[in-house]
Amino acid sequence: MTAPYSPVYPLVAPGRQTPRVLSIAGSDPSGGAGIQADLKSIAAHGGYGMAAITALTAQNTVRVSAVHVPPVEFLRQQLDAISNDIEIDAVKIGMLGDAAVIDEVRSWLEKVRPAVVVLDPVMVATSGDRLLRESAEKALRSLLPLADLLTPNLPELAVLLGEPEAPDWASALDQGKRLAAEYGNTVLVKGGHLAGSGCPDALVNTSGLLRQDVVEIAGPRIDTRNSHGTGCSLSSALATVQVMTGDWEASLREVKPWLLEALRHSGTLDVGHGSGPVHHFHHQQVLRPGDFAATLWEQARAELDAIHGLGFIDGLQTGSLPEAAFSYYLAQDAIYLNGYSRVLARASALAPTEDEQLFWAKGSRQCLEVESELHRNWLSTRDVSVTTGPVTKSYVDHLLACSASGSYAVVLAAILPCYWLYAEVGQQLHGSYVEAGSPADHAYADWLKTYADEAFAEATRTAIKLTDAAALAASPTDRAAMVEAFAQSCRYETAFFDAPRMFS
Ligand SMILES: Nc1ncnc2c1ncn2[C@@H]1O[C@H](COP(=O)(O)OP(=O)(O)OP(=O)(O)O)[C@@H](O)[C@H]1O
Ligand SMILES: Cc1ncc(CO)c(N)n1
Repeated sequence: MTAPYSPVYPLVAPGRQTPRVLSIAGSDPSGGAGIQADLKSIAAHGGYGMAAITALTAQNTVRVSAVHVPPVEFLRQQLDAISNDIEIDAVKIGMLGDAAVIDEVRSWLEKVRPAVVVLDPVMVATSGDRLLRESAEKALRSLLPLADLLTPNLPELAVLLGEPEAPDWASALDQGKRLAAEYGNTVLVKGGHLAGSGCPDALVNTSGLLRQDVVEIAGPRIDTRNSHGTGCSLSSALATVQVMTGDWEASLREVKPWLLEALRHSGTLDVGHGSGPVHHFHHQQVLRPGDFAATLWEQARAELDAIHGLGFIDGLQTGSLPEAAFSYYLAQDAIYLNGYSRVLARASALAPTEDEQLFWAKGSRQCLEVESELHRNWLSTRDVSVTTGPVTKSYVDHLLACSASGSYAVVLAAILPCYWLYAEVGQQLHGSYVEAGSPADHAYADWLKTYADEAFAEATRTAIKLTDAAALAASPTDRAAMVEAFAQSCRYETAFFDAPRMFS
């Protein structure tokens, strides 16, 4: 038998552009779960969110302290007010509270018959407090056939089947299959309540609606205690995206990565002392001036530690560095500066303003001046090879590749470590030389003195500022490429300082 299965990932979304999605759920005044989470989740996926409130809770990230269920007549009035006026593309059902509320929702669903119904059979909050009376569990089962997708967590799945909670993923899938077969709908089995490094989810349908009975989507487990409202957020996101894709697997494949990032960024919200909310709008975070440079600095700092651990740096500082190693370093630096100068010229060519154009053009010229200074004053008296070393070659090739194929922003990110790390290392080396009383008999005294160059420190500050500004104007894809180009150049900076080790 051929399954009534339509292809995943249609090139053009078949559904509405802005799905009108109704959440029938309880209120969480702390904003992480219930209708508050649903509305954020719906909006985060491009839907228009609506909410009919079944119950009010007094809760925060730690516990639920009170639940108030208003008269069901008032719920009916809310639901009718919406459906009498507005076409509803999808409904997500969350906390229902008691059997009277369930009956009211059932009658309304039977009357209105929304095209997409996702039922999250909420029973217990993350904090462990009950959100559905035990006596209403039977009534809840009567609602299940009216839903297209059920999203129970493992304890809820067990209660719906009247069985003990699944101890592992295989038994959870087995329970999911039995629930799907009993009620004729699709069940999302969620791995959130299991332990282990992975956190899988699986769509289960035994009547041929999916491409196979169990469609599992693997995923990592994010190390966070902020899981308040993940179930609410997931189910309302799925309801919204389903209107656009018409395919549960495609919907889950879109929503799961979003939820993972929402969990990953949850800490930045800093909400509450318990299990905090997820960051629904992590993907729309506004980048402020300085933010991107701060991210880059985190990477650069780790590399700086590696550089300070190198024998070459230690030798320069103490004066014990073999002369051959220092000569090799100088010769490679001269070769490098020639290539680097061309890349700075490329930055100048791409610069959006004349000031920036001039800044990089000056930098490009100065590289050539320093190169000839190296030859005149440092290399002319030394017997060193002029062959381009492998690290020098790779570093310059990386920069040239970025300048050949990258945007202005990416070229700046690739250029920056040479300013930033060199300035930091130089400042540190010069600082410890001065601290030691600027000994004139230090083998590398003359070289260490060149690091006290305020003009270079100022140019480094400008280069950082321009890179940060370019990141603000760049697309997310370009910003990711900037991080990659910067990280690679940082690694080459370390390798460059380490390359003379063969002479030690
Ligand atoms: N630590 C985690 N890392 C990655 N994904 C997670 C994590 N915790 C939960 N999830 C995901 O979150 C979604 C909800 O799963 P969970 O089993 O926690 O539901 P729930 O118990 O109904 O949620 P709630 O906390 O709202 O009650 C699933 O997609 C699950 O895979
Ligand atoms: C209102 C409400 N609905 C659902 C949950 C489950 O996360 C909660 N904590 N609060």
